[in-house]
Amino acid sequence: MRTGIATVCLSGTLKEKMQACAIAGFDGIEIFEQDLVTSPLAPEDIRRMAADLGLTLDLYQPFRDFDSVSEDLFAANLRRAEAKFKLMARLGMDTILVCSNVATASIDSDSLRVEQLGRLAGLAGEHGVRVAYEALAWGKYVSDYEHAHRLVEAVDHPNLGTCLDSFHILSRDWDTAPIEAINPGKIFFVQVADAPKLSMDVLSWSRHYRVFPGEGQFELAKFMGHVVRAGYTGPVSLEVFNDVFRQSDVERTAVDAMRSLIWLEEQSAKWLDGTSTEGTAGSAAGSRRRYPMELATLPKVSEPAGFNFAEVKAEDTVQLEKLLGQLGFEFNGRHRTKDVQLWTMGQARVIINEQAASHSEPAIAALGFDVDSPLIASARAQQLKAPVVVRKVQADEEVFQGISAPDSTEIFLCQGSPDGTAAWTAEFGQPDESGGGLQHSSLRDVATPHAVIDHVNLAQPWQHFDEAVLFYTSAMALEPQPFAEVPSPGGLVRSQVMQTSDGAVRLVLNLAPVQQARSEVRKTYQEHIAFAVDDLVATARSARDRGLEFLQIPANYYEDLDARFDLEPGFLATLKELNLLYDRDANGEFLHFYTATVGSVFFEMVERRGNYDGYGAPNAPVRHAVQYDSVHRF
Ligand SMILES: O=C(O)c1ccc(O)c(O)c1
Ligand SMILES: [Mg+2]
Repeated sequence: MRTGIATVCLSGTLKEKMQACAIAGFDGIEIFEQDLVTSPLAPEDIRRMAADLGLTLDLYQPFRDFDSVSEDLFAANLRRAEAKFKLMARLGMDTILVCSNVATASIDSDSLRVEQLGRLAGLAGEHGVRVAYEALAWGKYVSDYEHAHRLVEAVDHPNLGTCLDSFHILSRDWDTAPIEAINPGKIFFVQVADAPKLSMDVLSWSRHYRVFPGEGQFELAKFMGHVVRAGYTGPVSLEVFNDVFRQSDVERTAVDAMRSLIWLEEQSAKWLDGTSTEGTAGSAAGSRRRYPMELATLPKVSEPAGFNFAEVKAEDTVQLEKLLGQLGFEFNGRHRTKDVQLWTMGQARVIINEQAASHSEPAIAALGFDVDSPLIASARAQQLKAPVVVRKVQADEEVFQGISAPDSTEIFLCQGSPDGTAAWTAEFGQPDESGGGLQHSSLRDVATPHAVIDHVNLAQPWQHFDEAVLFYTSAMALEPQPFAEVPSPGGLVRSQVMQTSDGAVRLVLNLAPVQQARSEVRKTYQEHIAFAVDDLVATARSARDRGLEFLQIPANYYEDLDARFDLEPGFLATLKELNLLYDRDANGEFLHFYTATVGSVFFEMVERRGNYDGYGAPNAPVRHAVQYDSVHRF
């Protein structure tokens, strides 16, 4: 697949954009007119720079409001077009995008459009230019790709073809199957963009909310599958108008963009294999190879089987040790060679890492996922341009394959074991060794509850939120769930759950308002690790007896709870007494509580009853409000 990207996707000057595209590995770019008009570079310089960077200049765009106009306006439009054709000769470009008229269209006549597009194609032919006609979703008379293509067919000129843009097609819910019937020689260009499903006017949706493939909700693999089956072989080019990307770091956005195309390529191949009429997978892949566009695939990963561990970094570990001990975690000793401690409760493993002096206050630093093959998962992530994390290990220690997530959380790919144990824990010493944390052995008479890491909640800087969704989707095989918006005193927090189909791994990505850096985000919107236990009330009682500081839930909450659920009075009193939160839906019940925060981390204990699959979303605003209050009280 030939990869491309429109300069409008990125921040910076044209020069910076081109450089970032080359670094990210794109084959070519679309030059957006604004970027050229505002550039100090002469067209010849741009041409030379692109050649030197190894980028092809695939599309000049957009040329607006050409068709469906009166004759005198049409004459002016042709003159305007000819000026652009001459400019394109200087740039060494041969394809221009002409979008359907939205503003000056006054005559609704297909025969007039055929005549006017025909005359444009004739002029383009004289200049060696190809015109790719695109139906904008909000075009006045032409808003449907099949309509645009019928006009192209009727003109029947070698210099006129169609531009297919996934946004204009999928935002309007047009059927994509008819793409297959289009003569591939007449598809002059293909643009791809994803988007969240929003109910708003389509122009605003398109201009501000497009995202890279895999970051939204459009069925892009299917769209691309039809394009491939049509026999198209030209560039597949990202055209993403997005307010966040346009002000984010250009090189980073270009890499995010490239990741989305690599992923889309794989997903398209999968879609083609899955819809092949020829029985077995082997012959399905064979049938995909019948199409002229070659689609690269990636090392395969299946969803992770569970969390292997969570790691919290802290310079001063006293508070963390105290908190974990109070929750009922056992100290499992220090590492043989590193300055790290292991704390466990059942199969929930927490590492306290004291090595990272750069983190002055406790913060979530790393997560371990159990995968089938760490080697394959790591190869896949690296092909998806995930940065590798290297940690020093001694010869006899387990080597973890690590990658860095967009918010810089380190993700370690661990070899899962069927019984839920982890071989690396043998590298940790005895619980009673000197220097190891809290002396709480007297509390061991309380049987250690069965526990697992239930979910981890990470605060995301606003400029990396969509990138994070694509990262966990493409590299870690997590599924994005419909996002929620949680009111907090500091603003609306967008909450995106990414999880495996069985819920064994659940990540909650929270997009906090306003703050810039992750460290700032974390101050107000803290992050947490949640552990699931079998008996939350018993866990809470033991924790209280050990002196745990619970997040204090307001009395109003319990009145509201009673109004909504009509709870048994004794049960309601227990919830209130222990600062427990409660939720119930058709699938089951959810009990949970939160600890006070140390640094930017707090812990949550949960109990899932029945098949409850959520996170107590109705309780999230209460937590945010209480935490906000505790941060801003001083
Ligand atoms: O929003 C627009 O005007 C616009 C312009 C050119 C395109 O290719 C497009 O998809 C949208
Ligand atoms: Mg477009």
